[in-house]
Amino acid sequence: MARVLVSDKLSTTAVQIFKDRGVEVDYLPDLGKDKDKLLEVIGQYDGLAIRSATKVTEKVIEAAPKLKVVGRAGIGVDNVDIPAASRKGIIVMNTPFGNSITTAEHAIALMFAVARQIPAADASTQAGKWEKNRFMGVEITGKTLGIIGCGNIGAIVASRGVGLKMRVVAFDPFLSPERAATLGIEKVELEELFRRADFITLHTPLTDRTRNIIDAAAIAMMKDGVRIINCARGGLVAEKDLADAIRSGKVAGAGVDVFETEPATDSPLFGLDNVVCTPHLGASTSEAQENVALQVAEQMADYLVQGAVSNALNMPSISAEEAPILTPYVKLAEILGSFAGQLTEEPIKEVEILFDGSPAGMNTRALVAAALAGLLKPQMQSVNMVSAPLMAKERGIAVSEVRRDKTGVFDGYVQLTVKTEKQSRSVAGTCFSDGKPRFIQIKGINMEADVGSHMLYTANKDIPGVIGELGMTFGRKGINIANFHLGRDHEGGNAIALLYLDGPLSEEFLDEVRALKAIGQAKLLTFDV
Ligand SMILES: NC(=O)c1ccc[n+]([C@@H]2O[C@H](COP(=O)([O-])OP(=O)(O)OC[C@H]3O[C@@H](n4cnc5c(N)ncnc54)[C@H](O)[C@@H]3O)[C@@H](O)[C@H]2O)c1
Ligand SMILES: O=C(O)[C@H](O)COP(=O)(O)O
Repeated sequence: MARVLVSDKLSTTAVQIFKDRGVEVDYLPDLGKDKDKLLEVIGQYDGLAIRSATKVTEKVIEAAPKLKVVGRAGIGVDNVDIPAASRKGIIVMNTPFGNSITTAEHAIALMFAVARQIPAADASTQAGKWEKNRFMGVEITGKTLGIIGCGNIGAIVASRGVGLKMRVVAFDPFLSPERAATLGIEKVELEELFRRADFITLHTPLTDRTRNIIDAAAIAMMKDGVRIINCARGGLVAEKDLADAIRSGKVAGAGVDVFETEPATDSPLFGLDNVVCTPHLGASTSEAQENVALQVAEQMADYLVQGAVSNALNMPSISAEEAPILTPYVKLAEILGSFAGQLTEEPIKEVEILFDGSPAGMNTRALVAAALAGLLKPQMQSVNMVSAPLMAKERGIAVSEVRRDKTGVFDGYVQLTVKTEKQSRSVAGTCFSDGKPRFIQIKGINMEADVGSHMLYTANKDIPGVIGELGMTFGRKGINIANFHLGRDHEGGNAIALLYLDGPLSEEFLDEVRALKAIGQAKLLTFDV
């Protein structure tokens, strides 16, 4: 039974879902904050469900040999070392929509709080001061709202802004003009946004390109009296520069939910007039927490129990409905990769995967990942569909895929071509209606062969006596050949044989086979079937 650790505070709905789906679960919501304890226990788990408090570092991943999936109940995955997870074949998934509305609403709430100084006015009023003249606010109607990052959350903020009669401009390199038009907003360059906006709100992930996107130089371009809201990630705004600008009056106020260091027990922004701070509460509504807990538990259980993948950041999605249709072709792709990988002894430069007929309409990214996993496995035992594309990239292997309509007699087939400095080798296969993979072509030679756990591949000249010689050699040693498949390119040309065996062969016996006059190459292949 798969075992999952929940190491951050999640709705207990998640715990129930794991149990209902037959996954053992340990709910230890404070464990994520205790790095040493996490390192101590993580080795026991197949899955780890987290929010933002647990840091899934390379060290944690190294300490987790059984770990297959990290599920982030939320959006940002900057607390997970995704390359390290990918290298170990661990899927990292998030819940990209469950808390978007809630977070957009928090940004709007902070915008109002800053525009009308609500927290300070509340504190003053409750202190019995009645400072009616101190808290002069600004209207937001008719003001320009500048949105940096117009993805899921940014777009919701945009529509709320439009509803509040604001003029909305957005900077996002990936925002299409059509989408901007649909949202009723204007797509602008960053500097223009800085120049025009009365309120600026950030909704990008934290990346090398977005880090400190608002710093002293950016603030200098802004309108005097601008107000800035950050509900995305600490690190997007240089806190010290913002604090200086608030002190100088250049920036009239800021709403800050996220900090460079969290938990933020100290910040240059603390104690300044008209800075409204919240402790990373963007996603903290009961609705959003139910959504993300339910979603993450379902996604993780789907993967651990059924092999279905959704919302993974390092692996193509495979839906629960798609999994049974795709699975035979995933197996086929892996076997073709494995065939080529076992026969290739020099560095691979290029891999081309051709999908003909039915597999061309499937999730070919998953099939490519499976083929690469099979191909790399002879060199790297731990490689899987998650890590294989990254491993291939790191090894400089160029991967391409071609999809085409059915061309031959098979309903569909997959052909893998592997190129090295010296040669190009291709192998093709299909899946019959029984779901079992079959080889249908090797090195351009047609043949039809079942796939067995142990197979002997031989390349020879198409001359009389080869079958006899091979058969006699096996017979003399009392080794049974379960099935014998042959193919040749033309009469008297190149021929190949695939022998389906009941078990492995000794190196000594293989040397005997290789010594046969008719045999050019003999290699024992093993397949995970
Ligand atoms: N405060 C919270 O509790 C809270 C809650 C949820 C999400 N978040 C954070 O909000 C952020 C946005 O979430 P989302 O769901 O909208 O993500 P998203 O992926 O849907 O949108 C992000 C957008 O940023 C854009 N972008 C990327 N690089 C950019 C750049 N250099 N300049 C401008 N735009 C750029 C992308 O094109 C994309 O449209 C994430 O960082 C997430 O972690 C915070
Ligand atoms: O990226 C997110 O989803 C938010 O930052 C929420 O983080 P949290 O789950 O720790 O509240």
